[in-house]
Amino acid sequence: MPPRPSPPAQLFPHRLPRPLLLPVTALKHLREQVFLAGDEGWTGEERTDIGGDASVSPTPTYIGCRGWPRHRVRCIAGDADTTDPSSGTSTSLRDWSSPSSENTSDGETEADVETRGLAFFAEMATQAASPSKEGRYSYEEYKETADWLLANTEHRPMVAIVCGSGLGNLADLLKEQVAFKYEDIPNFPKSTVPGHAGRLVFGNLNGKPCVCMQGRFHMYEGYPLWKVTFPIRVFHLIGVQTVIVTNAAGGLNEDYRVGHIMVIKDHINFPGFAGQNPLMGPNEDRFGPRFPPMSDAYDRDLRKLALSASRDLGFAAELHEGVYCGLGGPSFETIAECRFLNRLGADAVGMSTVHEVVVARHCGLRVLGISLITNQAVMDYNSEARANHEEVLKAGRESEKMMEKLLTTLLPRIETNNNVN
Ligand SMILES: O=P(O)(O)O[C@@H]1C[C@H](O)[C@@H](CO)O1
Ligand SMILES: Nc1nc2[nH]cnc2c(=O)[nH]1
Repeated sequence: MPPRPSPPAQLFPHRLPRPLLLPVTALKHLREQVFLAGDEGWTGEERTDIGGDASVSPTPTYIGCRGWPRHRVRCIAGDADTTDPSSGTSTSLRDWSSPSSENTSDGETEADVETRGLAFFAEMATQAASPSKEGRYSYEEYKETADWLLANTEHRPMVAIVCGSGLGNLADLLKEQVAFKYEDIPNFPKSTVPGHAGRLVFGNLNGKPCVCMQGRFHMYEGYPLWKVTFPIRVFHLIGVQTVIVTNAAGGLNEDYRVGHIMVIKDHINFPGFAGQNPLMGPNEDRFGPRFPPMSDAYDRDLRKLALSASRDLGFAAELHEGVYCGLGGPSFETIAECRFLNRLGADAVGMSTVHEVVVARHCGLRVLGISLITNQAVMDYNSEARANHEEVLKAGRESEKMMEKLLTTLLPRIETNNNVN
């Protein structure tokens, strides 16, 4: 029998900081019986017979238990990973794996089983207490991703471009491409929205080293804001200095038409009004201050550059500078909401960007925001128009060339010093 790790005493907290949650699906490969019970009883679905190929729910279901881990853990075994889709963290059960037998008749004593089970819970408790379980990534996790990227490409981008809905092809502009699927990058969330391919593409755009997010993360996908904004801090750690956030947005301003471009002058962070700010929680001083100002969120010089590049390209008639209002989505706005936002001073409305910008400014990145107006917000009760994602993607495709020209012209004009080692 392989030696089993014994649980260091200090790993046992007096009480677990929060309920332990294990996805049932993650346990489906377990070969032996697991009995779990907590002081305060079960939370979530009650299951006491998870094991073998027992019928476990194919959809993620959580079991959990609260309180001091005096659980009856008969055996925890197998070769499965527990992956919490909401946090993206992963706990390997392999370390605690038992021999392949179906029961404890291989010589493993009750005490061995108890020890192994407790060690497992101690590990889970430690994980539960770690920063990434407190609703945020730890600094080390951002760093791990940044170091992984720097080790896997020789590109050292100065500019990061976040591609909005239907604008993912902007990444194709990059020369000498090195691309990574999000699922292959440590700690990276996954894209779930059509029109967001889920690739990080490194390369040079008109001579400027860039990295493109071909697909971003949105609040409405169910991601917490610290996850939505994860890539921004990673960009900062790999030496990026300027972030260009692009998005598809509904035009609220009556002068705006589909295919128009709005250089973002300012934003209204609507979820922020309701306490949904990506900087909520303990401040990570290594990224920035507790109370960052946002009155200079969109860099004045970059805005001027974007406006002059657009004019040079002959886009003056399709060009605006305005206020973007970020909402949670995924439902599009009612007529009353559009009228309300318009009166508030918003020129365009979308479901992204503001969180990325808050985090980018917190860590000192310069920001340029560009909205493509993909639909006109419905403001009239007699209108038959209905906003929909297909029309958003179509408008993106139709204006692709214009956006490409703008970025290609703009990029070489951006002054940057890449001071990463
Ligand atoms: O990622 P962006 O903000 O460009 O995408 C917008 C908002 C929703 O994700 C989608 C609605 O069609 O487009
Ligand atoms: N919230 C919102 N997001 C969009 N993204 C593209 N168009 C729209 C819109 O009309 N409203």
